[in-house]
Amino acid sequence: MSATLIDGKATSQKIKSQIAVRVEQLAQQGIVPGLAVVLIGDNPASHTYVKNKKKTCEALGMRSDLLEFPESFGEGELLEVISNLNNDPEIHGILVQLPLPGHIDEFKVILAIDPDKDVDGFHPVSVGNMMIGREAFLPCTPHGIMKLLEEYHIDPAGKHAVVIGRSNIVGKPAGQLLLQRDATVTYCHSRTVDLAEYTRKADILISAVGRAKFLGKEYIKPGAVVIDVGMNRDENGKLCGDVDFEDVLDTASHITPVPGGVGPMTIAMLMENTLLSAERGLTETK
Ligand SMILES: Nc1nc2c(c(=O)[nH]1)N[C@@H](CN(C=O)c1ccc(C(=O)N[C@@H](CCC(=O)O)C(=O)O)cc1)CN2
Ligand SMILES: [Mg+2]
Repeated sequence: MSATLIDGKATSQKIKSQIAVRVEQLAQQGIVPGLAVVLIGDNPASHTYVKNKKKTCEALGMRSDLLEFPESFGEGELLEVISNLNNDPEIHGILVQLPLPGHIDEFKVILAIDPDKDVDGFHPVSVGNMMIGREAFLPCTPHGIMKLLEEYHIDPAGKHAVVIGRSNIVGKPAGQLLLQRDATVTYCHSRTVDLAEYTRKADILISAVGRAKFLGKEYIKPGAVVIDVGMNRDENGKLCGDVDFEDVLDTASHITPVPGGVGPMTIAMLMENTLLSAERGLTETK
């Protein structure tokens, strides 16, 4: 039997429509959620992503300021930009597009963002709050994965979830959020010996490896839910995930496509975090 397609594009549209309604309600109180997106350098993929973020903000009635700087932009200058955004009452969310050029310390930059405006959920305060299950801006890609599972009525409780990848922005938080939903979580990574030994025991498999069509059916437990976070190019330059989609279709029960799976959810969750930040400001000033 062929796996059910987990449609991130449709799910993200649904979430964005709900966000638009809440944005309109805020507008009646004179508040427009504002997102500042900071982009340094010429990475073409980053340019595409930030343009998409700006376009989505505007489509939902939110304000979006795109601040673009050359590759040579200094770390001190960037910290000053962030400080100004921290103090701007019309900006509810600040996002610095990653990766940053090598001469800029990513951690220092993330640390400079006011945690109340950390809509990426990368600041150590956000990460700490997420870890202990307190209210926090959740990182957009892992949060998007959890929303997809919810939309398709896949309850992680009691399931064995295997996460391949241990980055701070996807792998680690994805495992934590699954743990909070009572999954038993195993992390695998580049030094894992006999990866298939683990992945074949996964009821839910999250792959954030970054290798085109790396996971074939021999890695998949029959009936598994497969979430593909990979964003790679195949031998023909076509966008593809970590999973060999066609090969695993008859083994998995559910699968996310690339494109159209996790990616669109990342943007939707960013919009939700920005809206939440604006709504939160309203409650706090009442
Ligand atoms: N500050 C941040 N930097 C980065 C993040 C992030 O969440 N915050 N994540 C990634 C890039 N990213 C958003 O920034 C992102 C990547 C991909 C997509 C997406 O919608 N992908 C589409 C396909 C797009 C294409 O055709 O190229 C899909 O999967 O359908 C959204 C967001 C690293 N940096
Ligand atoms: Mg700070």
